[in-house]
Amino acid sequence: MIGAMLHWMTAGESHGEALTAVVDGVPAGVEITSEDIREALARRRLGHGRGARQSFERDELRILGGIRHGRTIGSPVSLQIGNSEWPRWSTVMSADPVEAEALLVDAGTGDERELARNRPLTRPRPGHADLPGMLKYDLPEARPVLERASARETAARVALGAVAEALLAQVAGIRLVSHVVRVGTVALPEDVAAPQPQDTARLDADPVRCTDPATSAAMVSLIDEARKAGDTLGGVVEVVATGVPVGLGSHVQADRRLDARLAGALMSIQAVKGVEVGDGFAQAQLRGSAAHDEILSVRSGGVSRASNRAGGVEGGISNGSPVRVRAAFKPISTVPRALRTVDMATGEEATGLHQRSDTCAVVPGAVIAQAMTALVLADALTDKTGGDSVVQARSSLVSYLDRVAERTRW
Ligand SMILES: Cc1cc2nc3c(=O)[nH]c(=O)nc-3n(C[C@H](O)[C@H](O)[C@H](O)COP(=O)(O)O)c2cc1C
Ligand SMILES: C=C(O[C@@H]1CC(C(=O)O)=C[C@@H](OP(=O)(O)O)[C@H]1O)C(=O)O
Repeated sequence: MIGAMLHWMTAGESHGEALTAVVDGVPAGVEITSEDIREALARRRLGHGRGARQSFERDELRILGGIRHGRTIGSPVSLQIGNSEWPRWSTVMSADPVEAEALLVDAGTGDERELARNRPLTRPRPGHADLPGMLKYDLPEARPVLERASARETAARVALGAVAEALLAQVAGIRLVSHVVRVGTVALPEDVAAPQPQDTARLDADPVRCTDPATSAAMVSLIDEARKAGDTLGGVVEVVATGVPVGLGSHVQADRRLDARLAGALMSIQAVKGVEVGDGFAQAQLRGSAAHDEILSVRSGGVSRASNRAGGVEGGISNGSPVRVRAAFKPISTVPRALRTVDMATGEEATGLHQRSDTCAVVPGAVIAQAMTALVLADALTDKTGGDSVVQARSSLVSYLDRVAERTRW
């Protein structure tokens, strides 16, 4: 994974017994409870446009290591997110071999869907990992591919993101917020101010995590229309991090550039196909005289800028302005009005497999993008401060910022 100080990884399948997540390198003394992580997991489940699965499946969090009495202890933080639906999938997803006949029974429910989940999935969906995954891993059907490609894995990332957010807040006072700026053709008007971290509860309460009520209503209608038409939608999310000190990341090496690390992390989210730092794409149309953030004053460590088009990063280094990034999600690839494909069992023309799906996953996408941004910033922060404990990391940051202030006292 891109990063230097924090190493993290997830494992587990979409319909497996549990996801697991481990992050190593978290300093001791970060205050975090299972309630904080549960809150983040619940936030990822919000949003208009999700399929039925969100309504019945539950994330069952357990903290297995690295936290004691509500504080990290410096050892790897190990989290497990059990899937409440596991009993219904324990045969299909059994780790040990099962009799072929076991896959042909419907677990006694008489439910046609029970049988459907056991059938080999041989009609790969255009846009999903099905076909390249089957060919790469030499698999006769898509189940083993889609189980891991599925964005259920992002529950594990969001849980890790909660740990990263606690670290950021407690070492440096950095806070994050995420919101939806586009669903399909409906975009948040450019003159609407970006939300602040203290707006999180209000955004949680909005069905599409949008800061403007009129735009939110139009987004909801568009999602409903798409669902009725048997179609799906994508969109764009934005994450803003405030309180980021100048000096995270570096210009000196490609893989240390903060913008590159943010872009890689956001692009790693399922269905993200575009990333923007600050005004990224819009800046390409401007002249230099209109594109940059003029420096109005630098005094005692405080920098005043005329704007923040750069999104808080210059030369791969945070510049003290809020970090602002966007990610573009393509429309969900399991389109109910299924697309043309080939049945990999016969070579015949077919339509893509479809059992159920989300219509639009941009709302959880915003929460996931926030978690990824937090992980990158926490990595860059601990890289800058070092320190095995929050107290050490904080005092290293304070002494560095004192020096910055000293250098800029005129
Ligand atoms: C929160 C979330 C939910 C998603 N739900 C679905 C879904 O229900 N059906 C689907 O086909 N893809 C869904 N996706 C997208 C796929 O996971 C993704 O397109 C697939 O793994 C292929 O990867 P790629 O799009 O990054 O190339 C979802 C993505 C996210 C972030
Ligand atoms: C389970 C989650 O998202 C899933 C992500 C996903 C995909 O293909 O990415 C497909 C859907 O699952 P299924 O195809 O089994 O209905 C989503 O529900 C989740 O986010 O918790």
